[in-house]
Amino acid sequence: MSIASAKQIVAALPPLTTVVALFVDPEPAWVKSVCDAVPVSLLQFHGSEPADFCEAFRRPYMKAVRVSVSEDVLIQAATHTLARGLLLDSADEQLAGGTGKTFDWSLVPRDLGAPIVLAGGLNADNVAEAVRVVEPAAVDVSTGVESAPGIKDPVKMASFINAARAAARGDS
Ligand SMILES: O=C(O)c1ccccc1N[C@@H]1O[C@H](COP(=O)(O)O)[C@@H](O)[C@H]1O
Repeated sequence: MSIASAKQIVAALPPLTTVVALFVDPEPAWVKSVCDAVPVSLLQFHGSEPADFCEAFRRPYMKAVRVSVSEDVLIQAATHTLARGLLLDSADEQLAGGTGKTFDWSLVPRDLGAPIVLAGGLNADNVAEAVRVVEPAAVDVSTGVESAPGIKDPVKMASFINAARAAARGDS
């Protein structure tokens, strides 16, 4: 996405919306250009960025972890101590994210000490179970609320949010 497109999208958002800028192993200059031009609330690093890289921009950030084994999560939690949260996503050999695939939620360690954002293949049909099993601080979704690749569907988004909120409230 270009900076111009990002600015356009952000300008149309309602007040108090958290603006997340997602990067996968970016050049530092690109992150700086985005942060200088767009009112970003939170950086999401979705590649193999080490902690010192993530911290260099002096912005709140989340570190994504592609989970294959529990140790993946423990290592990233131990190294990215200043992250506002760990975003747990599915591992994939081809894609950095946006895979539409779930991972084995039993691999998520308990009492991690950092807020967990659960991602990976969530949709309106499975998010309630995901919330019950993992008890994350938040959930994230991309392909599960799309009508076609890259096209978000407002009806699917509303269903997803309703299902996630109901589960968080403990509604059966
Ligand atoms: O959505 C993308 O295209 C994307 C590309 C590269 C890295 C991450 C990406 N999205 C993030 O991936 C996870 C899970 O997505 P999905 O629900 O399984 O499609 C989520 O955190 C997105 O923010």
